[in-house]
Amino acid sequence: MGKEDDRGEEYLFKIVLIGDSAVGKSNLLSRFSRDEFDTNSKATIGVEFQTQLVEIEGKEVKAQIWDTAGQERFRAVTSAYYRGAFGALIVYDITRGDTFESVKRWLQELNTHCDTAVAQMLVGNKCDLEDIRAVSVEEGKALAEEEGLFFMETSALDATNVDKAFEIVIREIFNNVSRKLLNSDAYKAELSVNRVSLVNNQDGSESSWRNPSCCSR
Ligand SMILES: Nc1nc2c(ncn2[C@@H]2O[C@H](COP(=O)(O)OP(=O)(O)OP(=O)(O)O)[C@@H](O)[C@H]2O)c(=O)[nH]1
Repeated sequence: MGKEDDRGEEYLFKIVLIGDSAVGKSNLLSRFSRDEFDTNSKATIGVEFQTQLVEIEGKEVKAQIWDTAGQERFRAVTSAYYRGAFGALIVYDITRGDTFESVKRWLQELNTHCDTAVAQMLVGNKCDLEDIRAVSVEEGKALAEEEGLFFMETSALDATNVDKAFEIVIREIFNNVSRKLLNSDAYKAELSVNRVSLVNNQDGSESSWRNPSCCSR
């Protein structure tokens, strides 16, 4: 296989972070992409994304992780946020039961805009705050089981399970793509087109990346 063909097998996966305001979405992303945590982080306004390189089975995978505001009034156009997503982390705060109760609503929104094949993980964040825990590990696990999601408790503050959570989702996407689409010439063509789109679009504005299998609405 020539060099050009090898380039055609790079991967770009869009992953979205969703969940109520202040559950820690932005800090999970900054912990994963820059190994940083901000105790005074402000509510996200609009949409941001970061790209992180991960190697899976000797292949370079670019995870483009999108973060938006949990607060309705700061959110950008919903369908554009979900468009082209291969994976999602649905985040709640283990110290706030209301954020756990919102998970079903977030899943409904996700499933309205995305194909069910999107790799999904339920994330109970702030597990460093054991003393003021309001949602048990068992409750988190039970909901994940009921909804068919991966599950993990994380702490963006002390970095517990943060890399692991993202890596499980990225690996699951990789497996989905390998199983369903890797041998499709159309998919490879799509990937090479979108690699160009991304290069032309480094200002954080909406990428024209599209996943042919899902989220095309
Ligand atoms: N103790 C603890 N605090 C955290 C953790 N993750 C985030 N925080 C704090 O929780 C607050 C909200 O974090 P953000 O990352 O801004 O939350 P967000 O979900 O992005 O919020 P929106 O942008 O409003 O949707 C900040 O004060 C963070 O410092 C964590 O794992 N442990």
